[in-house]
Amino acid sequence: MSWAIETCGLTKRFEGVTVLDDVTLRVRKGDVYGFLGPNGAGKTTLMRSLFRLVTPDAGTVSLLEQPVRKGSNPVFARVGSMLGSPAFFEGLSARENLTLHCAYMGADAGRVDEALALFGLSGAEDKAAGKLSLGMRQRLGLARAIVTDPELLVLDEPMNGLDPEGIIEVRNILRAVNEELGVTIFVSSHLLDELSKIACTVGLIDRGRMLDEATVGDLHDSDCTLESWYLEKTGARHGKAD
Ligand SMILES: Nc1ncnc2c1ncn2[C@@H]1O[C@H](COP(=O)(O)OP(=O)(O)OP(=O)(O)O)[C@@H](O)[C@H]1O
Repeated sequence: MSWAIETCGLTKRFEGVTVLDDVTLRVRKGDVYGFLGPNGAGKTTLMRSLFRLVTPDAGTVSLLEQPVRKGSNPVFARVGSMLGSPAFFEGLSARENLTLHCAYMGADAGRVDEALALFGLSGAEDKAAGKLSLGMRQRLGLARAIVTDPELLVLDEPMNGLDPEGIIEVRNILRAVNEELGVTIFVSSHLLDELSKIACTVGLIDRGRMLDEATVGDLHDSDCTLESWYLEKTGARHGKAD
């Protein structure tokens, strides 16, 4: 089995508090993996650890079968990400932001207009990033994540700030890049219904520990909704711990 993401024993403490506790997680190449967990469970910390934006206290990370280490990691050029509210060069236009990103990533800028159009930003290409609405910024962040033609997408709550039409559009785009281009997607969200529409595998983290994994197909076959699975697993954990 080849893994797009593999963490082994990933552990992170902030100010003496363990936020990731020995997390071993594997995302199969080609999968759409939905990453779930209550507020403060450690989802963002794990996603940031993949790129060493957070330095783990213990454990290892591999992306696309390349170990991620301190220092330069050429594999990052093969991965697109949106972690939290995207930051831009606010005075530069949407198009300029993406063009600059391609240059920084060493990627061809030939797909900038296509990526903007895909995320419904045609007509706003020349607008300064700082003048875009929240939802448009989110769309621009997603366009930036895919403009370099990545093999893996890591998206932390990508639906935040999108209107219902935007959510449907982004769902369809994520499905298409997975199904048609074979891009692996690792995505966190609190929108369980939405995740159940795009994810093949789901994993649940709580208080820094992986609780369980399942396939959406298996849940469906056993007449279990993602919501009932989530509530059962997190409820059991809280019942035991509290
Ligand atoms: N830089 C930091 N310094 C101290 N504590 C931090 C830092 N970053 C995160 N934490 C703490 O780590 C824990 C996990 O936070 P994280 O953002 O990873 O959770 P999350 O699962 O993404 O939550 P949410 O669903 O609310 O976004 C929280 O208790 C948070 O307060």
